[in-house]
Amino acid sequence: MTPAARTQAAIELLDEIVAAAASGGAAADTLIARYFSTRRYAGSKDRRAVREFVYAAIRQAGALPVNGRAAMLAVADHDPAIAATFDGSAHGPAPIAADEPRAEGGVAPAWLVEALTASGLDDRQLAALIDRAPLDIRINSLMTTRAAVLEQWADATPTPHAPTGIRLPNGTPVEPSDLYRAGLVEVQDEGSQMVGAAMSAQPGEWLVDLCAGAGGKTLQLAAAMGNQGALLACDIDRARLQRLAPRAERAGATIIESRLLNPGREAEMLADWAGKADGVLIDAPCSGTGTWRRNPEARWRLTPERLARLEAAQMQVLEIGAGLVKAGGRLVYIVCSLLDAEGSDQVARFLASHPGWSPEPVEPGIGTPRGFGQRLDPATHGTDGFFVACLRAPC
Ligand SMILES: C[S@@+](CC[C@H](N)C(=O)[O-])C[C@H]1O[C@@H](n2cnc3c(N)ncnc32)[C@H](O)[C@@H]1O
Repeated sequence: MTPAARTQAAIELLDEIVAAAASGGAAADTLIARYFSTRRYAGSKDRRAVREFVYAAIRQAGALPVNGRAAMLAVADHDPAIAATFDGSAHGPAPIAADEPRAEGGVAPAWLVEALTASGLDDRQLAALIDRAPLDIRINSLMTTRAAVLEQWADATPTPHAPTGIRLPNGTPVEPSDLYRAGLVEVQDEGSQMVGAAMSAQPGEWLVDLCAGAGGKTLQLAAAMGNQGALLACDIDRARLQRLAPRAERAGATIIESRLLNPGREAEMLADWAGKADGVLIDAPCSGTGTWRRNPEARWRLTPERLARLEAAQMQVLEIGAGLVKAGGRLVYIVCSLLDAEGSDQVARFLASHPGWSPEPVEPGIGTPRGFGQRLDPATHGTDGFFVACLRAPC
């Protein structure tokens, strides 16, 4: 592809990404993969370059742009080499006309910047939300040690905080590697490993991972438990939960039972665990403001109405989870968001309406204190953004 054709491809892709963000359609990564699956003429260098352009344009645009061309023009304004590709050549974009619209720059839509600022983030922390994320893996302590994996993986370094984490150069193909296929490692951001560790899972315990998704944290808990005890992994999303079984098999995690829940009937379907769990992990559905480094177009999709629905879902899962915890047991609440509305405010509301429950220090001592919990953010900790709180049930 010529440089101009690459710019045009980025514009076409951005058109699809903008439309999908406006209508709740597929994620940018999915759309990029689909786009190239029907364009075999694009070689690996072309794909990489187009992908880079697309993500540069998404990061640059704080709010949803009018179209892909406006998003790429905003990038071209800062990059003369890209501006030069708007040359009207075959397969390239038309020359830039006077007064063409540009995507608005910024970290996020104004209402979200306001909410994040009110949640205590300064300009440096805000800007880091859309940086590039590192590539972290978690070693599976059921099968190996960090030292052994570091020895086998050139250019790997230990992550600074999580004892099970390893950082790899971006773009390292993890999933095709022998270590991944043998179940020795999983892709998991260091921050996610740190908040998962706040469960302090012990061998022999009975634990519930209420919002298990595809089981990233379930596998971490099973490893911390040394495969001893009982671990129930639940979710209302069949497709996500189905991905857990093959991952568990690969990881040699044998104590996991998966249970698909029907929305609205969760407590009924978990009646056999009511009041029995030593601990419940709630990795709640959230806006994902802490993971914009990986999905920067997510900030175009969030609306105040969607946020309000997520807050209601968070209170609901807190309620369901609390009903499963035995007297004196613990509940760990996590969101990968830095908005107080989803983190510290939710925990404060829960504590106010559940007499006898008390907040506990998050162990190991991670992050920055926020309300009744701790927070991790990309600028301060180099991880994705998370809020985590540990709550103790009355005896
Ligand atoms: C942040 S994701 C979980 C990620 C997962 N724990 C991991 O480490 O990869 C939140 C999950 O909560 C699930 N969820 C939403 N409402 C739920 C409910 N009422 N009961 C159980 N799971 C729910 C969603 O389907 C989603 O998979």
